[in-house]
Amino acid sequence: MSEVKELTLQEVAEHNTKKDLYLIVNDKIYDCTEFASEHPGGEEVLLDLAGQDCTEAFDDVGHSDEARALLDDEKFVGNVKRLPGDPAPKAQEAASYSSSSSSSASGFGVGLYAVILVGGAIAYGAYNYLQAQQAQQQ
Ligand code: HEM
Repeated sequence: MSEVKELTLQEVAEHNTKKDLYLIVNDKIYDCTEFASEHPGGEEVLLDLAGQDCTEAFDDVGHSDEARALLDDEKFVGNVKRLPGDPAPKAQEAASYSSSSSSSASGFGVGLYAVILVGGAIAYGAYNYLQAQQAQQQ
């Protein structure tokens, strides 16, 4: 059995032209050079993402099972070899997105408390100041 090839993101990124077009879907690398001109969604979109991870774009379009079936042995080049510091696979990135947005939501909560506290302090100060002014006038 022949071993499955492994390419780093940097190596895949070199295949980013019309004549040499690799795409990554679900951490698998596909040679779409021949297919690009036949793509029902147009050659341009594939060229835009050439050499990159297009898992998200591929899923967003809602490709049919037939489209998924086209990602077969004929196009398959190998698996992505992720090095330390490389971005996470797109599918997992979506998950970390939600956790980072929830942490920014709690950051907003702390900010809100600060606004209420500072606002309250200013209002209290202004109230005291006006009281003092009124006392002076009497
Ligand atoms: C990577 C391999 C890809 C394959 C094998 C592929 C295959 C196909 C196939 C077979 C269709 C016809 C409709 C269907 O069966 O779902 C299609 C449509 C389409 N594809 Fe892809 N696609 C790929 C990547 C992409 C990417 C990265 C995009 C980026 C946005 C994209 C955008 C579209 C669009 C917009 C359509 C709809 C065209 C229309 O209905 O007028 N495709 N694709």
